[in-house]
Amino acid sequence: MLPSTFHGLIYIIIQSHAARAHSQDWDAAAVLQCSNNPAGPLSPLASHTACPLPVDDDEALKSGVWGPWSYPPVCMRPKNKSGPKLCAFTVSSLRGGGGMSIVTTPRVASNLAKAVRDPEIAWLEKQRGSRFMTDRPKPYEVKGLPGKGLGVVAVEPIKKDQVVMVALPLLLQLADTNLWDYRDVFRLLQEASTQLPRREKQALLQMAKRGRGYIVDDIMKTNSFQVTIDGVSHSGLYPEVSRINHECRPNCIVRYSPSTLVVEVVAYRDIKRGEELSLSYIPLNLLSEQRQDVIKGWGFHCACALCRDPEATKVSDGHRARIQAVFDELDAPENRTPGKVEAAMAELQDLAKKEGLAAQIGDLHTIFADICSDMGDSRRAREHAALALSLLRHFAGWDHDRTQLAAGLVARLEKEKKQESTGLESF
Ligand SMILES: C[S@@+](CC[C@H](N)C(=O)[O-])C[C@H]1O[C@@H](n2cnc3c(N)ncnc32)[C@H](O)[C@@H]1O
Repeated sequence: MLPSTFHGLIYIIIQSHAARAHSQDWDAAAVLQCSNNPAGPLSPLASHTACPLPVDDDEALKSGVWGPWSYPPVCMRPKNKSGPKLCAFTVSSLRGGGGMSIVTTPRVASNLAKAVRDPEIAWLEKQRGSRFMTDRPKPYEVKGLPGKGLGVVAVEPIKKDQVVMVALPLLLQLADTNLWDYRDVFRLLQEASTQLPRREKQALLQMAKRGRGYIVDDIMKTNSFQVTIDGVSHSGLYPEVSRINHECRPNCIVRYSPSTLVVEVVAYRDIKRGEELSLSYIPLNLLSEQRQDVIKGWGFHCACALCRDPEATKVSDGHRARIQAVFDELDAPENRTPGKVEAAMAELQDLAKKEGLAAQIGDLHTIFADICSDMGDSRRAREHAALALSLLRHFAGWDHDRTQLAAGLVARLEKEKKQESTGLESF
């Protein structure tokens, strides 16, 4: 989840009078290869992964083409007039479901076009071996909880690794909007919410807020979490996911698929009927003081089970500080020996287990694959990389950026192995 910086400014809503038009088709228009939608085994043709050229407000008026978006984009120039425009794009129905808006640059929007329109995510499901959507009734209910507003509670026992929720975004916003005047950003957020269908607009306005500043900005800062689109950081509002309250030791984690925008909430351990579902809004491995600092930015004081227990917090901080110390020790060249590196990995795995950081062990293996590769231990590097890939596919998501990084590492190490054996043969 994104740490928030609250502007404390009240924005007077200005309804823009952007021309409304019917959704346009971009098949006939010029296209480029989508950077975030590589061809999968079931859609191997380049034409299946083509995206429209980036379109801003002027371009849309000139060409009359702005598909797959339902309306021509509404755009604002950056403060110093150089650099890309920031625009509000809306689809009235995202892959046959509800509407979605995004405030981003025309380039990111064009790379999102395939994900917005493509009703066929079967290739990704085939690759990872499981469906996104399930027909099961929801194993939870959203209800009021003392001191927390609404929350999500299990209505039946939930098994570890069970997919609890599958969600699409309602509103996305480029995370770093410093290039643009904040009033223009608010205008675009307003446009993005106004253009949503009535039901989605109502759902948006019903989200939790802190009651300060411009309402849609407040809603985004209270409820959105960080996702990447085309490798660029965005805040994503997924209404039902955002009803889940924070715990520093959560019982659920979020899995994200950048090529489909699908978010899955997955049980991190067995959950009993009647238990509240929880997510960590912040990285799992922070120390208590760091956690309180980041959570403060969210506008509340964390009083979760871990933070309410000073003894448990002290033990936990000790483990987490030791994790940092092990990494610091690994920086020293004299500690880069196979024995010391493997001992460090074993200690980190033990600490991670004690601290409930299983979701981050994949990243540990990515780091250790790099370390072993640097040390020339290619066999151990390949083993760590393969473990990283399989853990990240499960915990981060099949096509998540962190998983892609591990997949790139596996491919590079395999290539090096082939080159080594070819070299040996020719020798
Ligand atoms: C993303 S929303 C979670 C859902 C929210 N409770 C609702 O009613 O929609 C985040 C807000 O929920 C509340 N919240 C979440 N976790 C909390 C916690 N551990 N302790 C107290 N309040 C919490 C805070 O008000 C926070 O700003």
